[in-house]
Amino acid sequence: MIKTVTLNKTIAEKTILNDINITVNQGETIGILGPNGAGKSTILKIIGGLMKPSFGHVMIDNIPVKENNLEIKKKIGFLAHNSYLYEHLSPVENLTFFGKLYQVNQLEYKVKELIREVGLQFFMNEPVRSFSRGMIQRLAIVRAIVHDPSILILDEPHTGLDQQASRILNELILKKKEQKTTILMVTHDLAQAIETCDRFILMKKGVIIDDFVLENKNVHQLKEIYLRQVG
Ligand SMILES: Nc1ncnc2c1ncn2[C@@H]1O[C@H](COP(=O)(O)OP(=O)(O)OP(=O)(O)O)[C@@H](O)[C@H]1O
Repeated sequence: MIKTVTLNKTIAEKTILNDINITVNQGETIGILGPNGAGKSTILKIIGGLMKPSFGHVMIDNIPVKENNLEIKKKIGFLAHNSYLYEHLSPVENLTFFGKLYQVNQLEYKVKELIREVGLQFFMNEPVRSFSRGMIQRLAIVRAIVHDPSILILDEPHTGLDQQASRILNELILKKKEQKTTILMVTHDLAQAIETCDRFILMKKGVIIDDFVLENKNVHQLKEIYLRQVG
């Protein structure tokens, strides 16, 4: 379970987050929506331990999130704007590097299976620097899950992806959802959000303005709720 308790973030006297209280149960898939600058990425970074709050705290499975806590890091897979991949290394080398950091069992087998799952088997020994944006994103997502995290944090994962790469990404997210992975996804793409998420958090100017469940996959309903409140 993830719990944010009165999270506040101020940068250069500007309020970025204002009293964010969210409780996320294991296995929930949540889309965090809102206009540019609402504070969506900042929430993800604080939950993922990449940024400190100015006030308040985050608990994951009753453990406080602090920087460099390996126990917490093992629970989280983070797909950020930056791929965190080494361009001069191949998919196999990149995944092996991250897998070793997290002490993953049967790593050699796992790495090949993940690469196959995202359709990069013919490029597994090619340096990442020669890859297209879609190929990098496919590899970045498996980099984020190589250690089987129980929480997956995705910051605008569909941005710049072609249809095929988006489909592969959604299939992977849905597979993780079936395995009861908790998923938090920031996105501007409501059609992609409805494909995978059941619960939605709307943000505006650093505040949560709505938090609701939509299980019917009706993108028109989601758009209507979004436009009514966020505009
Ligand atoms: N390191 C920083 N220094 C200064 N301001 C920052 C920093 N990080 C974020 N901000 C500001 O905080 C606000 C919220 O940023 P954040 O990236 O969380 O928004 P967002 O909702 O994810 O937006 P977007 O949809 O554009 O990615 C923005 O006004 C941004 O300019």
